[in-house]
Amino acid sequence: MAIVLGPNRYGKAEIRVVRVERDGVVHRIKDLNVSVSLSGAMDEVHLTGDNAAVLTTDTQKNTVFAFAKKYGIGEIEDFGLLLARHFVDSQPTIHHARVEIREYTWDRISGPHSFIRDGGEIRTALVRSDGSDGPESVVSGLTDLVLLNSTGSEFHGFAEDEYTTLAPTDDRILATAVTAWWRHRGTAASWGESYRAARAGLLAGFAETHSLSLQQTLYEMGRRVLDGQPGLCEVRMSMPNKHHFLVDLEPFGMDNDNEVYFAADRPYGLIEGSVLTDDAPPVPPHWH
Ligand SMILES: O=c1[nH]c(=O)c2[nH]c(=O)[nH]c2[nH]1
Repeated sequence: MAIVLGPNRYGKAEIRVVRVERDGVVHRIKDLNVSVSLSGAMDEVHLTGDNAAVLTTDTQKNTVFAFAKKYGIGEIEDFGLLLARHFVDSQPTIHHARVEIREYTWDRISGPHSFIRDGGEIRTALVRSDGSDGPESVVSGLTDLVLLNSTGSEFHGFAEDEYTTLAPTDDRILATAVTAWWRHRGTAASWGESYRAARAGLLAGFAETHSLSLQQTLYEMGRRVLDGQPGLCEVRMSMPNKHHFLVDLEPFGMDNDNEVYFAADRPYGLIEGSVLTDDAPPVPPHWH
């Protein structure tokens, strides 16, 4: 039996870069968290400690800051592509780059240079590149999109065994914090427009589905993101079931007709799934 090196990657995680764009006295803020991960001809560094093939994670971090200055930061998908292609195209030992970006949004308070950070969801992008001439993929998304339906949700007819205590319900609160990723077919798109359409699809799917389970709602949300966006081929979602339990008020001589709930934070159900078109191209195995 021989022992061999398996798949590996390395990079600088969570590079926090803030770029202020100045239009006279009026400022705009771009605030990102960028994680770079590279792989390629890295046998030597692992097996013998020879670092000749290693573009250091420090250099990767510096590149993110330099590119923010040199090219500005527009749509995060474009910024990710620029970085990923640069690492693979400029370094013969780097064969694959993965750049993941989270974007925090700042709203204007008043005046030209005062901002309040939007406490809501975070826009995300994940770019993979095997170089400008090789396979590439752009996946856009969001996380922490917190949603709640105060009715219109049932859950019954589930399998039961000797450990089942959950009561079936035909009216419950359905709440979740959506993490969603949608895969583009190409690497050129109106990223902002596509983001707004996908987000609207998620919201419509959640609000307009009379839910028999969070799984069913997840599928409806994914279906609506893909419907009408031919540039997309897959949506992946991860949705915690943020349970709201009716409080028993009988000891206090009060009924509780779906009015007072205990919002539990854990444990939570975690419902995850993917919705895709039947012609979605496969993801290269080394990108998983
Ligand atoms: O929508 C739901 N799906 C489940 O799989 C599940 N399991 C559970 O206990 N509650 C729920 N709700």
